[in-house]
Amino acid sequence: GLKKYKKIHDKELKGPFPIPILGNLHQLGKAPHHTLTDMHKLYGDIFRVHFGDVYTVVVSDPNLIREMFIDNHETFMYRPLLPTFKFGSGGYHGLSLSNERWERTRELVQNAMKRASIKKIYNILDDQVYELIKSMKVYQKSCEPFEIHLFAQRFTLSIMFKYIFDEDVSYDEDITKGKISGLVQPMEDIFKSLGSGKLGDFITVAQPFYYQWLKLTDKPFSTVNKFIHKRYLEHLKTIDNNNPRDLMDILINEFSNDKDLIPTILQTCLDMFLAGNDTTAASIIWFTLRMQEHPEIQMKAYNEIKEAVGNRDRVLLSDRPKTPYLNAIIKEGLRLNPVGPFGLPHRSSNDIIIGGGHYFIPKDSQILINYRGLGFNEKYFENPSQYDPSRFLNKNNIDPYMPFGVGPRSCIGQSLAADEQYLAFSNILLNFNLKNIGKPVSDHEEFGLTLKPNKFKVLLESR
Ligand code: HEM
Repeated sequence: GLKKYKKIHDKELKGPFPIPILGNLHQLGKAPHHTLTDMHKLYGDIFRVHFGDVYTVVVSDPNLIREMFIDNHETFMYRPLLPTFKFGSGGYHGLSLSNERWERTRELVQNAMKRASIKKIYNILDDQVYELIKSMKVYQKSCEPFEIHLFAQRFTLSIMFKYIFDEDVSYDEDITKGKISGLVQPMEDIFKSLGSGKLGDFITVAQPFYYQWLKLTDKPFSTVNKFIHKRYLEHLKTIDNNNPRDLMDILINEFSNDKDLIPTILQTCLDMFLAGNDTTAASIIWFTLRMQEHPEIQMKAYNEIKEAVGNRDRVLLSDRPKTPYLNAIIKEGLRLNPVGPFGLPHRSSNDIIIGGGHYFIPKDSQILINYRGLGFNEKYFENPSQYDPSRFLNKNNIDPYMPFGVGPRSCIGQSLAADEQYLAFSNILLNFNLKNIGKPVSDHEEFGLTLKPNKFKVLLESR
């Protein structure tokens, strides 16, 4: 309340004038990532908005982002606790939202990922890419227009299932039924609700009512929570402490002798599951959209891949150094359409001045990186609304590219995500020519925690 109208510091951030209670929430509109990007033009690379009672700092400059999340990690490492998150996690926190136990959990998951990635992940990825291409071939052969959305989700879900629960998803399973579909919809609902900045998250006075409302309406969280809990009980029965099969086993080994830590196990599995699916799937969907839109770019990438693999019928991760143009396509996709428009929020745990003495950030601010604002920052990216992978062939442009955040709290799944994208994109291009179905495809997206285009179809031609 108070802070909204009083001058708080000589170097306080600029920003739009707030109204009572809502602050600036009423100005955000249906596409906050666009609105806030416009505000960067008015107020600069870092500014403040009032999300109800939450003093929020929005930043879109790579140097400031590094100064905050690398140089001043201690100040910015924690997350704010928003009611949607609090409720969704049943009051417990795994990796992505935790504060007090974050360092230990992070280290553990990071080690688990390192170990798993050497032995197993590569095989999992290889199998799943094969399955993806196989199911696309059915559409190619029948000349039926192909909609990538569910297939992209099945691809990432199968990888995460195997990785977290050591569980296979049957490929004969109809993806519109069965265990995947039962999760896809609740997960989409969760992402929509988390991303939409519900008023109750930001307005302190509304919170007690808001909790009641969440309890009554937010079924999807309990569906997903039950799902994880069931797997936990099964794992407890079958675990061999000397041979962890998956991430859940590793977490059980580490945490389960302390009863208070069991929620951390469950919640961390859930976090990885939620963070690892929709993000990567969305990037595959965007890729498909851009390829059918830009046949000349697709052709250039195809020629490069074909040359790299020679007579092989599969692209491997080890081909990556030979495909700079495809590597640039991966970067350009996340620049133009960041799949997590604001990543996850951070919180300042003390007052601090950054930017060479220019910008004062008060304690307990919510900090958002505006990934769209970053990708559209004209200081770094010329003609930002144009899709042009070749901009990343110029080394200078790699520096401001940071779609996974930076510093110790950046995305823990970034190399897995990059591997998944590489293998999916390259093998799709090697096998198919993605063609427009005869009318332009809209790249309109609905705002949520992850951004993907509305459903569309493409034609698959054999290469
Ligand atoms: C293209 C795909 C992806 C993108 C663009 C992405 C982006 C991000 C971003 C921006 C953050 C917030 C970083 C910060 O707070 O500064 C984040 C956090 C996180 N991501 Fe990803 N991510 C992707 C895929 C994945 C995958 C595949 C996994 C799991 C295997 C994953 C797991 C996580 C987790 C657990 C966190 C929270 C880390 C923490 O709080 O310590 N992400 N991601």
